[in-house]
Amino acid sequence: MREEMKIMIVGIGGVGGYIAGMVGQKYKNLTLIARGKRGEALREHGVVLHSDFHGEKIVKDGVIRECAREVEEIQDLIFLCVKTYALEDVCQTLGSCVDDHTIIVPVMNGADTAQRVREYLGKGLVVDAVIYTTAAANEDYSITQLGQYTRILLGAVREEEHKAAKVSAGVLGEAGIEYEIPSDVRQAVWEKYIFNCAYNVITAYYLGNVEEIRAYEDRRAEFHMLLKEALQVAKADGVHIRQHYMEEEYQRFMRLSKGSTSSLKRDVEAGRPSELETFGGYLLERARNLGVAVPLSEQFYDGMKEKIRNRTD
Ligand SMILES: NC(=O)C1=CN([C@@H]2O[C@H](COP(=O)(O)OP(=O)(O)OC[C@H]3O[C@@H](n4cnc5c(N)ncnc54)[C@H](OP(=O)(O)O)[C@@H]3O)[C@@H](O)[C@H]2O)C=CC1
Ligand SMILES: CC(C)(CO)C(=O)C(=O)O
Repeated sequence: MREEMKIMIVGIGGVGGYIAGMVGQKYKNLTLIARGKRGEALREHGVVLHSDFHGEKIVKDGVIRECAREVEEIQDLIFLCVKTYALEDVCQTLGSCVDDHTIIVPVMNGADTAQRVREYLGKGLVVDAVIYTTAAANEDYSITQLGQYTRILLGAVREEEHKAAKVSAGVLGEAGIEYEIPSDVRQAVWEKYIFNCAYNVITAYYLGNVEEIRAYEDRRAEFHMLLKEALQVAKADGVHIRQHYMEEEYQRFMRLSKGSTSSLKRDVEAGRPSELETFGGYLLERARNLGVAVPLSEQFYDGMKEKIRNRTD
């Protein structure tokens, strides 16, 4: 019975909090990994989700643990919802809750995230996933999901893992979360990643919301070029990208509602660790290995590193 599945969510920030708030309505065998004050708040008030899309949700059934190392029961399904820079550390804590049948779904950004999980864990069924949403944790550790749209795309190339993607999708669907199983999950992952490589990087570089990027012709042109360079890397890597991707994603950028920005911009602005290595470093490394020139992405990456260094000095 799916409802009896042991489900664990690691990282109860924007994405993990959204998934916990929804999945917890339906699945009671839930373990949430949240540290320090966040863990205390969740123990006291439960997961409190304010969602534009689904309304107000509270989940009080979850068992809260500081670290996955405290969990001795093998889990059926684990959602990893941490930032990409924390992925390796988190995977090292999962040993006692994963066996060969455990499904692990990193609901995170990045082009190589699921592959990294496979390499770090060496066991379990790892699913590639991408989430389209805007969600963030508040100061009181409640979670706000903005806008009338949230969707998770899941899949895997290997047959066994693709079946695991379908099981995970079933769980999400029963919890009221919209999902899709695309025919080419690598395409889905890269199509989001290419956008992130342009949008997250440019908003963080100028520390601006979308309207502050769109207002200047040169910034619009830079956005377009960053998109194009990342697209060229994807193509050189053998990823199939839909035909009118550039035009459609540029139009999406032009239509994003005022005030929209990226997680990278929010993190850099707040002086927190960031996913720059995911949106800049990894792209540059792939470009170098594949012999693709990405001069503007390089310029933005170097500029961002410099800015981050200056802010922390
Ligand atoms: N938020 C969004 O709208 C979107 C996010 N994404 C992607 O989803 C991923 C998650 O992002 P998001 O939810 O925004 O990130 P958040 O920073 O909001 O949440 C991450 C959570 O992980 C926790 N965490 C980190 N390390 C550990 C650990 N070792 N053990 C337990 N908890 C840990 C953090 O807790 P602590 O405070 O203790 O560090 C934090 O609560 C990222 O890859 C992001 O790019 C993709 C699309 C949209
Ligand atoms: C696409 C976008 C900008 C949506 O929030 C995102 O993935 C991020 O902020 O990291």
